[in-house]
Amino acid sequence: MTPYHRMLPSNHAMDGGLRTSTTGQQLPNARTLRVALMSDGRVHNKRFTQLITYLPLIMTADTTTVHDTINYVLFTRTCCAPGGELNPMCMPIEVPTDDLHLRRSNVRCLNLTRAITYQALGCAPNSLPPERINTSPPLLDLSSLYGNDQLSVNRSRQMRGGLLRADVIKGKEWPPNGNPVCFLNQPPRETRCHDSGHFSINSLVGIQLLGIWQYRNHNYLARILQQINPCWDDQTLFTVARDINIAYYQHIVYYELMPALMGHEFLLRNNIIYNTYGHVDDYDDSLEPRVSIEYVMGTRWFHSIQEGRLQLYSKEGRLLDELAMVDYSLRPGGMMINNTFEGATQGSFRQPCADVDYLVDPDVGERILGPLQFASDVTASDINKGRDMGLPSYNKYRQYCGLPVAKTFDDLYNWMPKDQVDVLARTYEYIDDLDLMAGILAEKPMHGAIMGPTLACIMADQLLRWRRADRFWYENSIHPGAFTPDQLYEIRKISMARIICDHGDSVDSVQPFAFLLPGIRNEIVDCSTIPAPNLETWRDQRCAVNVTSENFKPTLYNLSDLTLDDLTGIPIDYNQF
Ligand code: HEM
Repeated sequence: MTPYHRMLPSNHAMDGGLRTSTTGQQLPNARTLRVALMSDGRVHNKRFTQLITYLPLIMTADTTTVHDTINYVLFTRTCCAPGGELNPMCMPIEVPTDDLHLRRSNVRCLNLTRAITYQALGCAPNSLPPERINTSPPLLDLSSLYGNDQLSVNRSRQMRGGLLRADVIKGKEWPPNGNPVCFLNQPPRETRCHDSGHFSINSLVGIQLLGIWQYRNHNYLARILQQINPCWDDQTLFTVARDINIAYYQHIVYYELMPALMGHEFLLRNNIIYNTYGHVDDYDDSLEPRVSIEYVMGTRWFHSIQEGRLQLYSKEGRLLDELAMVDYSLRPGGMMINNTFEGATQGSFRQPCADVDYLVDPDVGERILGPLQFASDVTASDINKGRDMGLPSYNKYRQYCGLPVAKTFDDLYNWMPKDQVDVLARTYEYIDDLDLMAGILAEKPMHGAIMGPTLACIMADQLLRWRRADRFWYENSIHPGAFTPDQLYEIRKISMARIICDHGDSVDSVQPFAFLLPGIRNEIVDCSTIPAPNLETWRDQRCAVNVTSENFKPTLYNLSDLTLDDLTGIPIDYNQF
């Protein structure tokens, strides 16, 4: 268990309660604010695929914790019952009678609980500001796949050939069946529930897809390594396959996903990525390996670009069906019938994500928990949870990020559309009361990016911490298991498209930049043309067996065809966005 990092000291009410206004009053109702700022609606983005939301989800499952959500979904379901608001764990959200979307329903309250803190468990005195507990290892280390502790890691292993345990169905590997968490499966047809090192592989649709691909990738790597190095034992094969799997993930996040989200130049300027073929030794032992609470609260912004519909496509790109994505959380059994997994795999790189347009998909805004709760509004929760965490006001973060501090609501016109500023001015009494989440949701995207400057600053702060506080970061040369320059060169060829080609169900073609919709300069091509790392560079001369790369690798790629841009980022002009 680790505490979260704080970019700024907390600002709770005197009694450790939710942040209040500058005059000590309650802040505006989170549901009223959400609906005024971002109504329900469904408009598709014109550049980005669903994958742009799926990979950040894996990062969330990897580095933060879900016990607070589990608490109000399963154990504390009574915050809206008479007297519920008196429960110190509760912070229900009132739904006004004139609510734009729920006025004709009888829903007048949304169940929500406060975070479980060190104080709530009696581990810290109440005189200290309440701090939430993180049960996940906070670095980008795929604990979402391998597990949070040694026991879980060992349980998921075959203890042979470096492999993870797996069932083979339709020629593809899946984690073994037998996890009890999939209580939204609908038996008798839906029985599958994957038992990997971490339950999250069964959780949201995006994690189910990417998690399975990463699971398969581990075994794929272990098998190739064993062919090249037959003298390696199980532990060596497992460790090296895991290191490469994590390196692929870190590389795709930093050099493919983040440039698409925040712009290549922004990342280079802030030393989050580097234009180099060599190692980057920027490990800083004074930095604590933690996730900032601002990152976890701020990246809830992705809910606003989350599509509610899960479109299923054929291999030929024909739309086959559309399902409500929120009905498939904790229900991998449903994904495994009627070719849903295959269709969703094709959809992951063909279906657009939702647009950045001050709308929330109706399923995300009204029934995010699917059958688990009649009504719930994740974006209103996002606002309330920020107050529960005692996040200081939006203006304080602007100051932290070196952005001009708004003295009046009029100052926001440079940064937000007029309609959004007008809503904020109508809803809040003082500019310094503005919630961080409200500001982030209202901001216009930065030039060349999908998000505004305050969220970009919060994410950049965390991206720097993740790489610099991690002694085992894949680009680092100063640790015993560090990759050689040749191995690093190979790792830098990996892409989201390659992962989908190698591990997606029924995929034989994909566009090279899978986070971007297929189209001109990003046409769908045969998988054999997508660059792949050559694992020959892991050959251990001590094994001295004559195995050639042709034995295990279907295609060899011509490195001289690759430019530096291919290896370090996406040479695409995001300014059109
Ligand atoms: C259909 C897709 C999604 C569903 C059903 C979903 C559902 C949820 C729910 C129910 C919560 C808990 C809300 C609360 O307790 O207040 C949550 C929190 C969160 N979600 Fe999502 N979400 C989705 C997509 C995403 C995406 C694409 C991201 C991208 C980063 C994301 C990031 C987060 C984060 C960072 C949190 C907070 C976690 C924490 O408090 O530690 N979600 N989500």
